[in-house]
Amino acid sequence: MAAASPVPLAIPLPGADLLYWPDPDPGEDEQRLFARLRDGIGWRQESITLFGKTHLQPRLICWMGDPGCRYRYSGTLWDPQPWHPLVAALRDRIEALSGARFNSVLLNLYRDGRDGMGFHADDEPELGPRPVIASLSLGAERVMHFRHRHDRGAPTFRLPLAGGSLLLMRGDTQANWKHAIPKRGRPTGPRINLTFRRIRQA
Ligand SMILES: O=C(O)CCC(=O)C(=O)O
Ligand SMILES: [Fe+2]
Repeated sequence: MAAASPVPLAIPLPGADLLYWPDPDPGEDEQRLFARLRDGIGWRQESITLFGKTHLQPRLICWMGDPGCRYRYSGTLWDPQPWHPLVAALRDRIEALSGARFNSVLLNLYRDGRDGMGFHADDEPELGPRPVIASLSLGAERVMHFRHRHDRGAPTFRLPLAGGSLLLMRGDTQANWKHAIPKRGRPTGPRINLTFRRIRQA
């Protein structure tokens, strides 16, 4: 994989460990890949309860992975969808590129700029300490914001995630930083993001 850019960029964010491949070559044309995932995945819009009020999440998602890789969300344990062959092929390529192993993936579809994801860290106990998360972005570019969890004075760090790019988050990234995909006002096309993870199974 990645004949186009075998060497990732190290993103200089103190207390984080971020590697970024602008163009890791997902094995097929990005627009075609985007369309196949948009049309071939069983997307669902879930609700979330915040401060006692239930809202629809501002994005569509699909949880996919090995049998038994359950995912806790909003108090519910979700069983994974079986691997879509296209997603399994992407996983294999990203494993080869990153040297990490993944048994599950959260797919997010941001339909336009009104969809987003609030600040959070991917630090669920089932991911274990210092998790490795590989995040592949397709379609419209969106900006990931990083906010320090302990140092309130640290400025927000903004990392544009180009269509076709891969971001690897490792080490203490989740322990020290929260990340978000803010909504945005200007016209924005759809984007699909796949975050590959390794769940520690009971
Ligand atoms: O869409 C993105 O780039 C981020 C997704 C994310 O943070 C997550 O799924 O945990
Ligand atoms: Fe995340």
